[in-house]
Amino acid sequence: MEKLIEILSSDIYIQSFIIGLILAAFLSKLSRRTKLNEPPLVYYRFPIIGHTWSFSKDCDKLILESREKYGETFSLYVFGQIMTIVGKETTHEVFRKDQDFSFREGFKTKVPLHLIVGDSVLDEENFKIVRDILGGQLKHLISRLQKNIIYAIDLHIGECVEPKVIHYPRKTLADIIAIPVANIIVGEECYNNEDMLETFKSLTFSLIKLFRIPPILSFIHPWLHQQIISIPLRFGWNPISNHRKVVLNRIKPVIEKRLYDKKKLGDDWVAPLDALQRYLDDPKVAPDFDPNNINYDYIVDGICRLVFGAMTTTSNHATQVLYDLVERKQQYWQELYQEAQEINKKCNGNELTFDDIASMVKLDSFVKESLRCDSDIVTLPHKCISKSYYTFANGYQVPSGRIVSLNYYDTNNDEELQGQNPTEFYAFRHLERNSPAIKLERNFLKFGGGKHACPGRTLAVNEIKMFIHKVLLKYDVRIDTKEIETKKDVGLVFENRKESVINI
Ligand code: HEM
Repeated sequence: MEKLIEILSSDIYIQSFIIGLILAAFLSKLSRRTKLNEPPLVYYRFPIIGHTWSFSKDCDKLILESREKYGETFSLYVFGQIMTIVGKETTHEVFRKDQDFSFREGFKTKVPLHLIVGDSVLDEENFKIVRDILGGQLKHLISRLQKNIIYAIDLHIGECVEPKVIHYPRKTLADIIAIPVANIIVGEECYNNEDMLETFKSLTFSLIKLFRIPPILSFIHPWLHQQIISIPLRFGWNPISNHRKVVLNRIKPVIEKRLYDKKKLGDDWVAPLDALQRYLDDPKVAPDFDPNNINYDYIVDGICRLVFGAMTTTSNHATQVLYDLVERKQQYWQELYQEAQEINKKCNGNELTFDDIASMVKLDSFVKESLRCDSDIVTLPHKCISKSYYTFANGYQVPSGRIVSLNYYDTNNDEELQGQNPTEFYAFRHLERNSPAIKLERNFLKFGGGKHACPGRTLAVNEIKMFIHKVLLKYDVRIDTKEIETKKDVGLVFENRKESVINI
């Protein structure tokens, strides 16, 4: 390797060749811009580098300034690629035109999940599974969810007769959320094993850290970066092979038992309600229900993909809602506590029903505002998959293959869309509009939009609401002031409420 570097740095011909190659790639990419009525390319000073530095270091400033100067649709040159940014007028056009823009394809350019967890058929399959079980059947799962949330709070926060500091709330929330999510994905029989729960907590991180490598080679061509980072994967290395093993070992005996019971009991057999069973119901995956003929790889990949989509999103947002609540305690805690207490009284100590959770309207609005305010400025890269180019309603055109990202800031800070003081956290703005957290609207983009909007949002919102409801009733929570100066995610102090109204 050292020898190679020595040759490269000493040989003037090789150096000139490499520089020539970079320039040729760069010029050829720019020359492709001229044929279409493209959105304005924001001015940049340094060729090749383009906006890469400011996009990575101070994205908010870059986007705000560009928006002001160039209007709601403009392009940036980042890591060797032109990327188009669209604002509030065009965001929903991108969501709606699913034949022309694909988030799945855009995401693949950042994280090539298809090389790690199976083929893309699973995208569609998982979408249906989540939509059917978690949208359509969630009512039947509320009791299980609730038991598991209570059990998880008890396990990971527990009785706090004396004040108890949770130093890493984000980690504790991942511990808590893993339990109900695993229950619904892999089922009652095997979710509560230590190694399975560990997989639910850490799989996303194992995947993401691989793709934190800065795409330096994209300056020559994004394709080159893709090829280089995927070499180990193509040779069979898999960053989540340990997680795949855990899932396989745990689900195999469960599948065998389910197939055996189904054969033995016939029509009397009641199919469990979870994602695992949905894979087994598919004749392509489990032909003739023969235990020796199951496509285990497919099921394991499907489960790993679901864990990736469901876990970190939900646990991080649950943490954010809790922080928002504790930070705005003076303003909102008492009012939300009263709502929780009224609903608790109505239940008479029994389990919450789906309707009880729906009646937590103030909490719902609080959760929605927390989700709205916790958005990246630019996100959801969609790849243009039109045949050769796409023409937006505003007349601008982008070529096929272009990444189009959405300027969430533009929607989130628009007074017409959000009401008064859009930059401020106002918990009841959605209640006043009678707009529940799972509702997709022009002014709320957290769950995406159109045909591919997040199918797991009902589960996520219900889980977060159930969790916060229990916390409100059981604990008093405050910021651990000792940690404010030292950490980004400060610790939280939990203490049993003096007049605690529930026993969990
Ligand atoms: C607060 C938590 C969550 C947030 C913020 C979130 C957000 C999103 C977003 C923005 C998308 C892309 C939508 C689009 O393309 O327009 C998405 C897709 C998806 N989400 Fe979620 N999600 C959450 C929780 C969940 C949960 C709990 C599950 C499953 C149990 C889930 C499963 C999925 C799936 C399968 C897709 C892919 C849809 C497709 O490609 O067609 N999500 N989510």
